Amino acid sequence: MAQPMIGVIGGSGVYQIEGLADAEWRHVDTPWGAPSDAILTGLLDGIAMAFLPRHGRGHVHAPSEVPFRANIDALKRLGVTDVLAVSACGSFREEMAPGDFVVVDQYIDRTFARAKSFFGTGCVAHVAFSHPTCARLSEAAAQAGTAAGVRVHRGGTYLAMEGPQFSTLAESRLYREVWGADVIGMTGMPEAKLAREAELCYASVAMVTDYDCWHPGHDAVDVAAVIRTLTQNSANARTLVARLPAHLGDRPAACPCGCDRALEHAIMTAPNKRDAALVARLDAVAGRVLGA
Ligand SMILES: CSC[C@H]1O[C@H](OP(=O)(O)O)[C@H](O)[C@@H]1O
Ligand SMILES: Nc1ncnc2[nH]cnc12
Repeated sequence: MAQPMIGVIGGSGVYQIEGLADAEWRHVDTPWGAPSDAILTGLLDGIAMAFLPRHGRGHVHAPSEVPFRANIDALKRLGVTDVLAVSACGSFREEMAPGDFVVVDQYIDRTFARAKSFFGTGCVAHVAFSHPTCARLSEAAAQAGTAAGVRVHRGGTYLAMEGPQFSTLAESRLYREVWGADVIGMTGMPEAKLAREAELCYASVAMVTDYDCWHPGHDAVDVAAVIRTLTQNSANARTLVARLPAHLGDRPAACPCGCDRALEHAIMTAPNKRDAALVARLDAVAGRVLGA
């Protein structure tokens, strides 16, 4: 049995969490630059927590400019084992209504202007990604959401768009009717990919704020509509986080899904061909397998 350390990445509307003992905002430097903000660390019911607001306090980073690699590296560097990502999203399903939470289990990645890997020339790696989220952490998040009084949908496909503009009607219909996506947002990727590369368990709670623009009975999404739902969603997300430690339970140290061993057979570059500078940058993310 092992104690986890939980990293919470707060999305739009979630810029802090309450109730941490020994709370401290810590600045963490990474070889990938500065994270979105300082990271709030402390203990919640005896469980170590680290909270990072994805857009920074005051919402300063646009989705395309979020320093995703630095964020994941910084959490790993602090000792985080499990990342709970909290995000606002639009819904493509009538039954996934504003105010509901969707525990995402699949993605369609339509982003194109972001660095998506820690690896590259000089150290090439290909992690498995057919099941992009951690089933163990997702289940705990779903239980904590239900305990917080929220309607929780277990499973859903998140379409990650580049943004920052919202979708056209044609795009919204394509994603919903042809591609079968359930929710849409601008930040789920490459965050989930990078968490897998860093051997972190990752679960995503997408909080529905709107019906994007496909729904004939609702106005097309705009920021005002998002904000109307965001305040309640954000309070519910903070309650979910407060309930999370109670739902982690006694757990085996090794992740049953293998998230914590994702790099075991992933690195292709021969040891004598590896780029020393890149290997050094990978100290936190891949030090376990690179011996960096
Ligand atoms: C304010 S609406 C668009 C904005 O909100 C979502 O952010 P996050 O995923 O960090 O909660 C969405 O992805 C966009 O970045
Ligand atoms: N409809 C939508 N599209 C993209 N990101 C969102 N975040 C919240 N609602 C959204």
